[in-house]
Amino acid sequence: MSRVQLTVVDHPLARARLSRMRDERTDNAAFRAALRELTQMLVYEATRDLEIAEEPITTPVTTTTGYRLAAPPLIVPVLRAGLGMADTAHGMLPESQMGFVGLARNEETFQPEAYMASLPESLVGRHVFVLDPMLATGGSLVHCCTLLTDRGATEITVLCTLAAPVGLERLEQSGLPLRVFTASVDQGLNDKAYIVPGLGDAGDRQFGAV
Ligand SMILES: O=P(O)(O)OC[C@H]1O[C@H](OP(=O)(O)OP(=O)(O)O)[C@H](O)[C@@H]1O
Ligand SMILES: O=c1cc[nH]c(=O)[nH]1
Ligand SMILES: [Mg+2]
Repeated sequence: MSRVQLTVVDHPLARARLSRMRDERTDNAAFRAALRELTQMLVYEATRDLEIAEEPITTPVTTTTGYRLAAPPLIVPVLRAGLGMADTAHGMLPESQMGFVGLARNEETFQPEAYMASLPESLVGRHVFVLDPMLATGGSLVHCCTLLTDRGATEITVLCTLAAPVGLERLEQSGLPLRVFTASVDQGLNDKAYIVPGLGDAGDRQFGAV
C-alpha cells in the first residue's frame, strides 16, 4: 500500500508560472518571482484539508462563526533552493514556525551532503511542510524527511515545482509517510541527474552559480 500521496497542481496559472521558470531566457529576478507565485498555488492546494478550529467573532453587523487553522504546520525549506519558497509560504501561514535544512547534492555521486539542520528537538504531533523546488533522484528529500521522522514526525507534506518519476519512486520505496504536491511530473533525468525537460539548477537560477 502506497505511503506517498501525489497531487499534481496543473492549474493553467501554475503551468504559466512553471513555463516562465523553465525558459532559459528568464533571469534570476523573474525566476524568483515566478517561483513565489507558483508557491502560493502549491500552498493553497496543500492546505485545503488542514484541520480548522471554530471561534466566535463579531462583525460590524452581528456575531458569527470564525475559523483558523487548528495547528499551523512547521515550515521547513531545504537550502538553498527552498529559500525562494519560504517567505511566500510563511506569509500564507503566518502562525507557523520555521525550521531549516541545508543540503547540497554532490554533482559527481548525486548524493546529498548535509551542512545544516535547525529543527525543533521533537516533531511528535507536528505536521511538517517541506519546501524544495526540485525532486530529482529523491536523495535530498529522503535525507530531509528522515531527519523529520527521526524527530517523531508522522505527517509530512512536500511542496516542489518539479518531480522526476524516479524521485517519486525513491520516496515511495523509502516508506516515509508523505504527501507530495508538485506542478509537474517531468519525463526523467539526464546523465547528470538533472530533470528533463526541467528548469536547470533551481538554486543557481535564483541566486547565481556557486
Ligand atoms: O533529488 P535530488 O537528486 O537529491 O536533487 C534535488 C536537490 O537538488 C537541488 O539542490 P542542490 O543540491 O542543487 O542545492 P542548492 O539548492 O544549494 O542548489 C534541489 O533544490 C534539491 O534539494
Ligand atoms: O534538475 C535538477 C536536479 C537537481 N537539482 C536541481 O536544481 N535541478
Ligand atoms: Mg543546486
